[in-house]
Amino acid sequence: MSAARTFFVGGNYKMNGTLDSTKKLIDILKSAQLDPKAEVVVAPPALHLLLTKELLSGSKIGVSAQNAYHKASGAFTGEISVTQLKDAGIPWVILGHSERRTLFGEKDDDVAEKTKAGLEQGLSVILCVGETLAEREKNESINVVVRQLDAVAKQISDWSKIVVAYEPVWAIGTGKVATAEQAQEVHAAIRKWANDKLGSQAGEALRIIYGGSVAAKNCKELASQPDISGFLVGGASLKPEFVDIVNARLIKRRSLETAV
Ligand SMILES: O=C[C@H](O)COP(=O)(O)O
Repeated sequence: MSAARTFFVGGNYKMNGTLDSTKKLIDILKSAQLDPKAEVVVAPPALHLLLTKELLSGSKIGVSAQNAYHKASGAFTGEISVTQLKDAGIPWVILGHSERRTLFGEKDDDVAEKTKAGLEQGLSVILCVGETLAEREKNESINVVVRQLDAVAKQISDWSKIVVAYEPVWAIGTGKVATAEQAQEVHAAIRKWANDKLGSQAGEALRIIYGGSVAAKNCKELASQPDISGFLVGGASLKPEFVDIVNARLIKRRSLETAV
């Protein structure tokens, strides 16, 4: 079942890097031997999107924005719109990242509205959900992600261009990765939600990726969980170890191929 879902690894550079350091990162990726079965997308700051797109032309690696506004144009100082992303040939956008939700006050309905607008422009969306530490301690993790997903499901019915990123807020940038069991438990709950809400075909096809302190040393165990179809990587996407994360499933697959 999970074999049908293409393994997806996103690199979220957040507000990091210079034109020069971004170029160096892309050079590393372009010259690396990446798992040919993995889909890789990098999300540089908005200012570096077009450079990144140009540097990656001719490669299979995709480019994503880290956020976008749902209105097409107008007096929204500092924003870029999903329409402008489409116009610039940027095919992906990350929406609902916890840093947008907690630091910039984005609510579930805002994220839903942006997701709807992004899909209407033909963009693919990396939709982030996840609970805070306080919510986990109150045993609310699954309720929180279901609430966040329900808000989007009220506005859209076709989830085929969405990758859901489960990112527990307490694991982001902290070095405190969710155990494979903790992550799988929430991913399985999201899968159940998707099967119930979208039907089993769309539910089983939905890619649910994990984010939160993913590194070369922990990615293989996480990648072997049945409902984890990849990663959204922050800090480690700025380092050469991102290549090892992209290749998390490659070594296992190669050893299985040699065994038969
Ligand atoms: O978008 C990526 C996540 O926020 C994870 O960040 P991190 O890998 O630095 O913990």
